[in-house]
Amino acid sequence: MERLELAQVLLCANSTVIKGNLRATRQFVFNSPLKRTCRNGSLRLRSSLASGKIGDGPSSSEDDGRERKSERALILTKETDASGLPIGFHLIPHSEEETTDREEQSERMQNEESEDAEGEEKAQPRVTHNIVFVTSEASPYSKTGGLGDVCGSLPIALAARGHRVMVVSPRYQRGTSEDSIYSGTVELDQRSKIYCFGGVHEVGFFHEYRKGVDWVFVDHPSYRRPGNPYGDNYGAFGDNQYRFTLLCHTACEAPLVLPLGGFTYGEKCLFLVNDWHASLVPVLLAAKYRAHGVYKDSRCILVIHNIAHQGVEPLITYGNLGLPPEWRGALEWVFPNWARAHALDTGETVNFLKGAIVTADRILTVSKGYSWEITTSEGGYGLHELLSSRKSVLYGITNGIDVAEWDPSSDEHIACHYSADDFSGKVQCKISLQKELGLPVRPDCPLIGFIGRLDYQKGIDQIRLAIPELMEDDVQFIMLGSGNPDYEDWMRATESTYRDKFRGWVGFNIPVSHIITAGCDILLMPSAFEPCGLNQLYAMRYGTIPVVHETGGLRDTVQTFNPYAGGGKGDGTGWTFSPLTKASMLGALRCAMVTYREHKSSWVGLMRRGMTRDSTWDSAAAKYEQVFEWAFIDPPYVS
Ligand SMILES: Nc1ncnc2c1ncn2[C@@H]1O[C@H](COP(=O)(O)OP(=O)(O)O[C@H]2O[C@H](CO)[C@@H](O)[C@H](O)[C@H]2O)[C@@H](O)[C@H]1O
Repeated sequence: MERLELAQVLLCANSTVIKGNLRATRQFVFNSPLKRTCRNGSLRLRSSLASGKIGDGPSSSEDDGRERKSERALILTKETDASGLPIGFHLIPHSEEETTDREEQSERMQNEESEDAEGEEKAQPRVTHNIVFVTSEASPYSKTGGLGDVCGSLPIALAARGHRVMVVSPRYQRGTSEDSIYSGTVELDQRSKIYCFGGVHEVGFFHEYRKGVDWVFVDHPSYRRPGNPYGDNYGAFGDNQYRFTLLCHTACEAPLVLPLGGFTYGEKCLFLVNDWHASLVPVLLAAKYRAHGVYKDSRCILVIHNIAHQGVEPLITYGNLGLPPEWRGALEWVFPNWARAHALDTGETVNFLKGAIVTADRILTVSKGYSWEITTSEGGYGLHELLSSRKSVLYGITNGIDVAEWDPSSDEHIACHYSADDFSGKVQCKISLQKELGLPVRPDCPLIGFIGRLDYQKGIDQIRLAIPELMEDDVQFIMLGSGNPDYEDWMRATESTYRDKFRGWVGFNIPVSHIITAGCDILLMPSAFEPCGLNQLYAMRYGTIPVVHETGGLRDTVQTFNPYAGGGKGDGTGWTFSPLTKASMLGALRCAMVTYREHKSSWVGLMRRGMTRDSTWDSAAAKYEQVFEWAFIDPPYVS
């Protein structure tokens, strides 16, 4: 009863508050028995009331000491009874700060889009959002590759710019000491029931507020098993569709039900969904929530880190996804004849990534080059025509890197610190790496490195082809990677063939990746395709010269050395090669090795330019904000 009265008070104060609550409550009608609806509905109402309003509650509370970021708040403080239940609120007038000068904002962001703006100090945005990242991995909690890096660092950069940012990801429990990475998280007093796969699945939430970001981890038995987020020694997990369907449903609930720091994120939030694992979110927003009046003011941006993985399963699984039957077309995907397994294969599937491409408000990729490549038949992995049809809302923004984690002047993993002003520590790193791996300690011998997933994408086949010829040169080569067992076996065999020149470290080891990045002279990336690539960015920051296949983000970020530019001083940060053949790759490597041996001042110039280029997230984050702005100018793409 008390709660109802409270609702009435808030109704008088601001009608949108209650409207939001009712919407959130009504959402439970979908897919659930009425009894449960009422019970969960009142729970929802309570947590919504705790937040004061759905949609744009204050970014912080006094409870956890966070700074108040906006004057938008309706509630200054909340009163609670002895049990902790909210019984009253002090309201403050609604401020007008949301009315921003869009023209001025847009003009500023347009300017930032210009390449010339790189490196300049960026102003903080005047419009801030409640942003919800949905991702299968986020470093340092979970990482198998670049997705983890981006979702571990971009949220922090956006939070530093004034946004309220939540990251929703599974709470993987492998049963090893690595689980201690979650030791800073606390279990929230909230459980949600998810309706999919023919039943009700209860999920819990863990939370950690770190570096200005609400890290939210979904707890469910299917995330508790040995292996990495997607599979183990026996291959990919067979229930990945189920695990990531759960993630998507839960991520849609999180902004409505979790009173983080005392306040929910609410309905007026911006979802940033990453790759296929999170791709059901925009479909759910359109089909499940908006159809019932919830999330009408939200927007959703799909970020494609790798289009080769799309979340494809047989069409018959559609019925498991917790979506209305009439939305099947959004996910349905029929493979062309040539891609079918056998004569009886009809090629009919559900394709999660396709679902997001046709329902998201905006589509982002991680470099400009890749945003074009995925609209071509060579790079679109079958989705190029769909992506071309949405070209007007498709953008490419080159990833930034975490410059605090990847900093040779303070990196805790490397033998000796150095910087663009004093390179002397780099040779110590090289010597230490050679010693550590039992290679002949030869500071003058060019040392080439490779770090990455052992996957077709990374061009391992080219390295395999080139190694016998390359090993004839005076050179050392170190590879770190894990993945395809064939490639792993090849690395071990190659190490025993070339004991004095080649080392293959099979495994996933983050400290070793730092040590190799610092200790090598050259980093080789012969990727068949590369949406952005982070290792070349890390390499340049460490004065290690990238030699890369001219594709995607590699072409966008590495500029081939030109000794004649700049009045003979030289320009460029590495070497790019094309086409992707053994001959062109060896040609580029030999150019790099000759420059290393015979043109020391050119080499130093290359190192210095790489180390001082701007790879921070700040310039990329400003470009993301431009896209946010555009997404909110238009109505939701599917309403
Ligand atoms: N064995 C190992 N041990 C330790 N660390 C290892 C490792 N193997 C890989 N890593 C690390 O994993 C990350 C790989 O990032 P990349 O961007 O190069 O590739 P990935 O293909 O995973 O990412 C996808 O998403 C990112 C992010 O958008 C895009 O840059 C990229 O092009 C796209 O393919 C780096 O931090 C690297 O150091």
